[in-house]
Parts: sequence; C-alpha cells; structure tokens
Amino acid sequence: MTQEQWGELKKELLKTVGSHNYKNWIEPLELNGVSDDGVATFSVPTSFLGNYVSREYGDLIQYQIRSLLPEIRRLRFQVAANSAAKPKVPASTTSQPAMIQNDGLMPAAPLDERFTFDTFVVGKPNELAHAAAKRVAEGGPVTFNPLFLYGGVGLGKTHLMHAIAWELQARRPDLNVVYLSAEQFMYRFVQALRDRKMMDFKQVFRSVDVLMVDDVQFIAGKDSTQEEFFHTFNALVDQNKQIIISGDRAPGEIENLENRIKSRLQCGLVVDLHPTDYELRLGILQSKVETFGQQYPELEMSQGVLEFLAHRISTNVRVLEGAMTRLYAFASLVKQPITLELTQDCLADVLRASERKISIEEIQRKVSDHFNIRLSDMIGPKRVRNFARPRQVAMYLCKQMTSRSLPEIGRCFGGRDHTTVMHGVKRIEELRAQDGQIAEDLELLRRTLES
Ligand SMILES: Nc1ncnc2c1ncn2[C@@H]1O[C@H](COP(=O)(O)OP(=O)(O)OP(=O)(O)O)[C@@H](O)[C@H]1O
Repeated sequence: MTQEQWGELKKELLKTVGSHNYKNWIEPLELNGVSDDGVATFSVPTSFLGNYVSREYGDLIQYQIRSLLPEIRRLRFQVAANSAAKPKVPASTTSQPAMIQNDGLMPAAPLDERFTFDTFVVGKPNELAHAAAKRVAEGGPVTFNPLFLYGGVGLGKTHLMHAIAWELQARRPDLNVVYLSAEQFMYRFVQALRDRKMMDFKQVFRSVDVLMVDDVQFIAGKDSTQEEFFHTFNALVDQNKQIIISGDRAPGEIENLENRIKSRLQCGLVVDLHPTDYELRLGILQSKVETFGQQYPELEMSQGVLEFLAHRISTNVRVLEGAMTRLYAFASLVKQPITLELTQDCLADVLRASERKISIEEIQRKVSDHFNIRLSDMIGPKRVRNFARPRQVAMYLCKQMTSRSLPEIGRCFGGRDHTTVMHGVKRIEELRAQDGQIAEDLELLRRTLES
C-alpha cells in the first residue's frame, strides 16, 4: 500500500467515522509499510491509542483496506520508537502489549484490563446488574438466557461485560468465551460474505460457549446482520450456551429491531443500570483516587474536591473519569495542589455542561429553614453565632452546589466581600472534618436540595 493509497483510504474513513473521531484516532496513524505476508503496520504515538484503534476501528480499517487491497490480511499497530511527549494515562491502560494484532479470523475483541469486578464500584443504581453479572460469571449451569444488560451512555455496561469475560476465563479456562461489539459482529459477517466464508463464520460463532455482544442496538435496521444474529442466537440457545447482550435501552424499545429478536432478547433476564446517584459517583471517584495516586504520588486529593465533583458531574461515569484525568494532568503540569479553585478553573466547561439548576436563593431558604432562623437574619449583618454559622453553611453549599463565583455569592449574602465567603467556606470545610453534627447537617441539606 502506498502513502497515496493510505491517504485516499483515510478520506473514506473520515466520511465513516466523522471528523471528531477521525482527528482523535485515525489521523495519528502513520503507515510504516506492508510486509510480504500481508501485514500492514502503522505507527501510533501511544500503546493506549493503538489498543483503542485496534479495538474500536480495527475491523473498519481492515474492511476499507481490503476493498482496495485484498492481499492485506492483518493490521499491526506499533508504538513509534521516537514517540515524544506521550500523554500520561493511568498505569493500568498501558499494561497491555505495545503491539496489537487484528486477525480477521478471530471472533473475539480484546478485553480491557481495567474492566474487572474488582474495579467495578457497586451502589444502589447498579446492584442488580452487578449481581446478575456475577452469577453468570460463575460459569455454572445456565439459568437465564440471555442476560440482557441495558442502560444509558457510560454507566458501565461494557465494564460489566468485560468483567464477566475476565472472570469466566479465570474460572473456566475450558470455555470458549467470545466478547465483541454488535458493530464488530456486523463487520465480520460482511467480511465473511465478501470472502465467501459464510460457512466458516457460522462454524466459528456456533462453536462458542459464551457469546457476549455489546451495544446490540447497532444492528437495528441492518436486515441481513439481524437475520444472521438471530440464527446465531438460536443455535447457541438450543445448545444451552450462555449469551450476554447489552443495549442502550430495553429490548422492546429498540427501534427497527425485528420483533422476533426483541422477544428472544426478553426471554432471559433483563436488568438495567440506573443513572448514578451521588453515593455511587463518590465511591467511583474514591476508587479512582487510588489509581491516580500511583501515577501522581505528588498530588493529594481532598474529600471536599471529590464531593464537589460527585455533586456537580452527574451525567455519566465516563465524564467523571475524564474530569479526574484532566484534573490530575493539569495540576501536575502547573505544579499546583488540587484545590476547589483549581478544579473549577480546570473543569469550567465540563461543569457548565452538567450544571444543576440549584440557585443561591434556594440554598439560603433551605438552610434558614433547617436551622430555624429567619432568612433575613441569615443574609443580614448580625454576627452572632446563631446566624453566622448557618450563613457559613449556606455559603459553603453555594460554593459546592452552584457555579457562582465567590464575589457573586458574597453579593447575595447582603453584599459581603468575597474574602468573607472564602473564610466561611474554609471554616465549614474544617468543621466538617471535626464536628459530626455539622457533617450530618450538610449531608441532610445536600440531599434535600438535590431531591
Ligand atoms: N460502577 C462503576 N465502577 C467503576 N467504573 C465504572 C462504573 N461504571 C462505569 N465505570 C467506568 O465508566 C466508563 C464507561 O463505562 P462503560 O464503557 O462500561 O459504559 P457503557 O455503559 O458501556 O457506555 P456506552 O453506552 O457508551 O457503551 C468506563 O471507564 C468504566 O470503567
């Protein structure tokens, strides 16, 4: 393959994956050459990028290349020897080999080493899904088939599926466990059709013991892929082989999915991952601190910042993780401790995007009710402790739960200076650690405000 041909293929890939994905994942690939035995090698700046591209786009790239150059049978992503300024990524993501091969005949996609049961934090919103996944991962007799996991973006479906696969591989190495995305299933199917290898395809998929297909909604509307999926599914269920499927919604709600497939998917156990709650987000953040702590031993993370993030970023876990990665990298680059101020600066856009609509007035009202004082006394000039403490609590909550600046908060508290607000926030942070009553008051208020 010449550089010109690769240039042309990249243009095709741009159309397929969109400019954002293209810029992040395809553009950094540099064609090194093609060996006599049909292996195309690409340089990648980091093993993380290589792993990701292989997993998410390997099939697509191979598919495009082979439409032009059928002699190319495999792709290889190799970390460039002189790759400078590698971005830091959590240690565990780099523990995969630097060279990844994508063999067209292998049905399984690689598993992410980070996605295990040990690293999956369990809370109310995901406990049922976790319990079901654990049960299937024991590899005992098949009780519910299929297990269908569904939930919104970034809530841990893929993580749980990989965790099942890892655990099954460890407990039952005799089983042939295959995990792949529905998109990969489709590419493999299309490839088999084109290469006239449908019999091989059927044989490979019917010989697995546990089949896991992620993001099944992808095959909705793709008629022949659905048809083949249906046959594969039936053949495995008939042999009493375990199937685990994930989707972004319940089977009955996936549009353009054939009714017969919907009803098959509903036959087993259907469990959903609910949106995260505050406690789960905090738990996930705390577990991430351990990982990041190994990578950035010089940086300390305070409970206050974690709580702030858990309050303010409620979209999904992926966004939460991205925020942590950015925060650590930023603090390490500017060589500053991770404070609330730094967090707000560094993550301003993320925070704005997931802004909750809690107003300063609402907080003031709730706090004055809670402490049984008049709103006017809390905002007014009186400095007696009965009013000063609730005022500081309210200032603290305003800082934690809104994106308003210290001067703005000060103005809403009878025109106080921003240094007064800063002092109040600090004081409550200290008291929170020493005084159980204050900690309890804060927790109660936060819950009431969030409900
Ligand atoms: N309960 C959890 N504990 C620890 N990490 C989690 C948890 N839930 C999600 N994550 C992390 O959040 C990120 C996104 O999760 P994952 O990729 O599994 O989401 P998903 O539900 O498959 O999303 P999508 O619909 O986009 O495919 C992953 O890095 C995963 O490890």
